[in-house]
Amino acid sequence: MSLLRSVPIFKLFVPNLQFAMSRSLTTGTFQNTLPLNYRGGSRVQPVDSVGEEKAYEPSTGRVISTFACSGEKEVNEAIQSAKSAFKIWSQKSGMERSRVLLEAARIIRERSEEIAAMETINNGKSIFEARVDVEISWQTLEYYAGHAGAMAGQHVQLPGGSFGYTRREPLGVCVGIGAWNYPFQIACWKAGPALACGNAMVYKPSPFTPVTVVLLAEIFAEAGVPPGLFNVVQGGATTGEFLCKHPDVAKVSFTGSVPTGSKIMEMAAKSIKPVTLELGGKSPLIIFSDSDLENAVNGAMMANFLTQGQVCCNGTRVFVQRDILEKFTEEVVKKVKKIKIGDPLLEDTRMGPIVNRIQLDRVFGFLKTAREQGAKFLIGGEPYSPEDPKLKGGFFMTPCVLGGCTDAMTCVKEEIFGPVMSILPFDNEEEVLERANATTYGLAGGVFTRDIQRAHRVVAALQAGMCFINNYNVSPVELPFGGYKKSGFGRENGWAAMEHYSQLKTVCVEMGNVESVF
Ligand SMILES: NC(=O)c1ccc[n+]([C@@H]2O[C@H](COP(=O)([O-])OP(=O)(O)OC[C@H]3O[C@@H](n4cnc5c(N)ncnc54)[C@H](O)[C@@H]3O)[C@@H](O)[C@H]2O)c1
Ligand SMILES: C[N+](C)(C)CCCC=O
Repeated sequence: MSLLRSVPIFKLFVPNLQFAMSRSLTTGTFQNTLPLNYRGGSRVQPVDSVGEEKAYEPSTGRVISTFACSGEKEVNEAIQSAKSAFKIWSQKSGMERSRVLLEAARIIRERSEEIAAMETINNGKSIFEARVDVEISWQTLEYYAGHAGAMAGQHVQLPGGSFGYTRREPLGVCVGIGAWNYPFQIACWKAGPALACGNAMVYKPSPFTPVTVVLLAEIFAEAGVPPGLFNVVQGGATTGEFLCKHPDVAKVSFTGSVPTGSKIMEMAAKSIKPVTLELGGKSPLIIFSDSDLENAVNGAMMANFLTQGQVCCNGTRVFVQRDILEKFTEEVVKKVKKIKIGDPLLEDTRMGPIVNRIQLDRVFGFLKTAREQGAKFLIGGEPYSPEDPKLKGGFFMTPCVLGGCTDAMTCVKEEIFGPVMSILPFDNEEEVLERANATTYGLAGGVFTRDIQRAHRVVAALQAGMCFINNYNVSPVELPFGGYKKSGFGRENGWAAMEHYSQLKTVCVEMGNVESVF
């Protein structure tokens, strides 16, 4: 199984017609001119605002959009629009909803090059990776189209011919709040199961990446959802708070950092709204000396450098059994040296810029501390200036591998959210498990070994919601994804997400007379 397991290789390398058209989107040229809010079935300017945000093209440092952050009135309009659409959508059969989701998946496939290019321009990830994200996105909608028709309750026989049954019902208007690292994919991970269950959604992307989720809203409309079923509001914390506090919102699904997750939970608690929290991580990747070394090295690369290391489930604490430490490190450094950094819209680029200046400085801050605390810089960790003059203002850095790390170092304890791998030696299974679990996070974890019993024993002992054996960072939509401990709760993907976007009603039916005790 690979990250690209269902992407035919020719699709990734051979330009098709659509791709040829989207090639006109070259780095340094895109300027957004359209409204970025979406409500009632069309793009709209917000009716009120709480300040302004700027969205950047990280590879050039150019502002590509200045937009108003939605105010309380606009948030309310979006929620009312969702409420009206909910009345229609929730009455449709699962099969009817399924057909619309399948059509949306088809349109995403058709527009995939345009969506991927926009994601690359606004987020900075390579076009190669953005295409995979779009692939996962339409697969998500196809997968939940399948589940829409399969939503069902139970029938239970009771004494005297009476019986009971359960109905799985939608929640109502669900709010989705997303992070900036997988803007389009995160929106699909939330909208897929939400809409399949019969809910409506108001979605707020990160203010850093406001552009592609509006394309998703347009696609849903074209596919045939009732106008207002999927709405987009833009902005940061204040707009997010209006959403979380609104009395007509039935659920909040949040992807982001632990501190924000904690605030969301607090706001939702006031009106007893259920929440799904997909939060950060500092995940362990354990490499035993009996591993297939090449696979283990490739696994560590996948665990650390996708999307410039800005991935929640990254295995950034790489524990390597001492007898292969030197060889493993040497091979990793060789691979990192070969990563092609540069214009993310070019076919052979594998690493683009960090999302913005603040995040780049934050990563450098962690690296400064790592140096002060005695970590050894085996490669990278420097600002990078590509030769192309149009990329001079971009937020580039070289991917970094830190050796000589200890568990107490800040770079080993805290989520950096940048291309930084910390390598830590270990001696035996018991010791490494204790160290791997010594974190407040619990999003993911991985193990490389040829010993099948050890592999299962290790993942059973890992305190993490998403575990990988002999691979890392593959994310088939069929498998539930989410965290333990401070990495959150609730699940995205798999059938599990359907349960988080629906509620169970029990109906008890009497077939005889009422036997009153009074
Ligand atoms: N577990 C996962 O699936 C997953 C996926 C991607 C990212 N993440 C995590 O997200 C973090 C990076 O993303 P980020 O910097 O966008 O996180 P963030 O917490 O700063 O912001 C996430 C979202 O929350 C909004 N927000 C901020 N304050 C809010 C408030 N008070 N009320 C309501 N909404 C508010 C932001 O505008 C944004 O849309 C990392 O910690 C990463 O690990 C987790
Ligand atoms: C698709 N990945 C690589 C598993 C990332 C999931 C979203 C986390 O940031």
